[in-house]
Amino acid sequence: MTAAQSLTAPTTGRFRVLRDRTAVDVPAAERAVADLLRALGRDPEGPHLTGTPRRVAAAFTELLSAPHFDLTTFPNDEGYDELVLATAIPVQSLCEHHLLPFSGVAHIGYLPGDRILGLSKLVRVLDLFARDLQVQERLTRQVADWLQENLAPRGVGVVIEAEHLCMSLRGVRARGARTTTSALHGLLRDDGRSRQEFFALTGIGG
Ligand SMILES: Nc1nc2c(ncn2[C@@H]2O[C@H](COP(=O)(O)OP(=O)(O)OP(=O)(O)O)[C@@H](O)[C@H]2O)c(=O)[nH]1
Ligand SMILES: [Zn+2]
Repeated sequence: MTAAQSLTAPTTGRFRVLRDRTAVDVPAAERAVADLLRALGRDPEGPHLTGTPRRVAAAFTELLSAPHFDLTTFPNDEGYDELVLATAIPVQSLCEHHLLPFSGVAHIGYLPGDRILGLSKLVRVLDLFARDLQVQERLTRQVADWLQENLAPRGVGVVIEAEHLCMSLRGVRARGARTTTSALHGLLRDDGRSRQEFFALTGIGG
């Protein structure tokens, strides 16, 4: 069986990924946004702001709601044992300190063991944890830990490079400054050659 066939045919190893997340109380969020506008000296009932509490509550609900998905894995019939790496995956999340976005790219790779993963699932796993109030370090680690636990590969590496609006639009106003974080497991952490290859291919070193 070719790799392409093995990616389209078997559906074994499919399970539904659910995220335990406290439901957003939308009416309470709308009231809170109206209160915030009032506290900021604005009139939420005025002609320009009447829809704003509803829109802001809806926007935060969307940004914080993790999508459910089916995690599809396939037997590694080919015995593929080199790095699988998806680079420059767009990522956006919300900083838990200021509730402002941070965004950039993620590079996610793994060294397959007995199973391989549908490539889009790397993006879905990232999204699962990014739709939360986050710090970049935790987001990076959660994606790496999740892949290690659910796919049991021989190694996992996650790098995120992001710009934080709380650091570029306000405060120190370091516009364009990017923060890089990484989390590694297994051979990508412990084997020098694999680690070096991973960082070289992500373009951040090696
Ligand atoms: N480690 C880490 N820090 C973050 C992240 N996002 C924002 N921060 C930082 O969180 C810190 C919060 O610091 P505080 O001093 O409590 O907040 P602040 O007075 O608004 O800080 P300034 O941004 O320096 O004005 C700031 O230094 C932010 O740059 C992140 O993902 N990881
Ligand atoms: Zn922040």
